[in-house]
Amino acid sequence: MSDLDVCENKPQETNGDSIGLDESPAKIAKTSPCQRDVARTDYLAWDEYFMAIAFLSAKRSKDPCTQVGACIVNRQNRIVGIGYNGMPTGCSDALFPWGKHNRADKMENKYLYVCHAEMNAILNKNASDVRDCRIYVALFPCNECAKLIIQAGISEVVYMSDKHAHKLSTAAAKRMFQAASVTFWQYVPKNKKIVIDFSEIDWNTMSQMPETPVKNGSS
Ligand SMILES: O=c1ccn([C@H]2C[C@H](O)[C@@H](COP(=O)(O)O)O2)c(=O)[nH]1
Ligand SMILES: [Zn+2]
Repeated sequence: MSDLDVCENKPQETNGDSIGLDESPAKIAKTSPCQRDVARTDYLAWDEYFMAIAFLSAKRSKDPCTQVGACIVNRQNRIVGIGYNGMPTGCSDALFPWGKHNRADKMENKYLYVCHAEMNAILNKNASDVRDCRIYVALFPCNECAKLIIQAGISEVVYMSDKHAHKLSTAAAKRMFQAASVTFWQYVPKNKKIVIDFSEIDWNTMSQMPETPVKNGSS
């Protein structure tokens, strides 16, 4: 790790001196981030941020095999919808099947019931429409989701996994996207890891913030 990589939000040990203008970059990098007056450079890029949000929402999925998340973003980089694959409202995750190989009872297969992440993200939209938006998805959309994406007016698909590329449903989706001029491209992550480690957060400092909300508290 180089000196300039020391950019964690955890304050580093300092001797209490303020940073002088003539300090070396290496010395500045070793001081607490809160003592610096230059903007961070290791913040998340937009694509990284929205794809990470798609993956975070996928963590809500109960599907034991494939967890898919989707995040719809408008031209102003505002999120207008988020979703993940899950059973329809009222269809209990505990009662409906999550398996996919039940040949004895074909009614007991998840494919008959699961709402896809893209569908949920479109239906969960918090804007009047999703025209000209981009959708970030963990998995390349199936043909049914492709139809929804096209009909909703989404113009760009950013995906990460193409693990179903061999399937007819993926080929059909790509064919429809091309015909409907919906662009699609595979996101290759810049950072291999994006970690949120709650144990690293300095709660003491946070609780000293004036407007910290207190759940069920009076202040
Ligand atoms: O466009 C898509 C395609 C699939 N999904 C969901 C539906 C299922 O819950 C899984 C796929 O399960 P496999 O076991 O990998 O066949 O992914 C989706 O949300 N969007
Ligand atoms: Zn789908």
